[in-house]
Amino acid sequence: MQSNAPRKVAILGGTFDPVHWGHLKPALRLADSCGWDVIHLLPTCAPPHRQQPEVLNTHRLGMLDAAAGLDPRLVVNDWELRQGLPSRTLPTLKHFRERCPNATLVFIIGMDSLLNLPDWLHWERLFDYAHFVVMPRPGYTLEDARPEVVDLLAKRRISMSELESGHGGIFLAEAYDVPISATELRAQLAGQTECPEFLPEPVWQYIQKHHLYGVR
Ligand SMILES: Nc1ncnc2c1ncn2[C@@H]1O[C@H](COP(=O)(O)OP(=O)(O)OP(=O)(O)O)[C@@H](O)[C@H]1O
Ligand SMILES: O=C(O)c1ccc[n+]([C@@H]2O[C@H](COP(=O)([O-])O)[C@@H](O)[C@H]2O)c1
Repeated sequence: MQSNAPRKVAILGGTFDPVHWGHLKPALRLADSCGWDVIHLLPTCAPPHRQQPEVLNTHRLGMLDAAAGLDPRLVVNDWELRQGLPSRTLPTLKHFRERCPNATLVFIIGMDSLLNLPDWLHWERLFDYAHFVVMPRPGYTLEDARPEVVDLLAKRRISMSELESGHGGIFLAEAYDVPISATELRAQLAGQTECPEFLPEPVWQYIQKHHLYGVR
């Protein structure tokens, strides 16, 4: 990460067990539209609110490295893994802000994550550091949003052009829907002999090589 150059820096945090096209296609489409210089793929360490990943951290990183070869803007960032703590986004955004003081920071989440945002640690302070961009996700709609999320959007919703500078906004993207989750992919992979539809080929090759998720 460069320290001083003003840049448009996007961060996509996730468990990535495994990384799939539902993460990458909307994020890359957004990078094209918004002119992001870089997308940090940031695997979480022991997410506090969910089951632990099925594969080792080294394999989640290996699969992300394989995916990062697909586009020069994709960079794998192991900062949260190196902290050795349950990952929380607030300290992560503080870290990015310190490392890139002049950058416009954007944190990318899926619609399911937006619906749960009030459960995140000190969630209202996240907006002091970055804009949030929300990727649509099949099966998740604002109709199911809690009152706090409705209020948040009334206060913070911005247009794509307002992502150019500053922080504290939420942009609801219209990227196309990719109907897949890592949970579904893990179930599809057991005994699989061909690359499943929503898995990038280099990630499939990594999975095959290391016999992950029941692939023999
Ligand atoms: N198909 C998808 N479309 C849009 N956003 C997605 C999609 N899949 C995941 N995301 C978003 O990417 C981020 C990281 O997701 P994560 O690594 O947990 O994948 P997942 O498919 O939701 O995994 P799991 O099924 O294991 O819960 C989250 O903000 C999530 O909302
Ligand atoms: O900060 C929090 O409390 C918090 C709670 C839930 C999720 N997050 C972050 O949201 C991102 C997506 O999480 P997940 O569980 O869908 O893989 C990832 O970067 C997590 O660290 C962060």
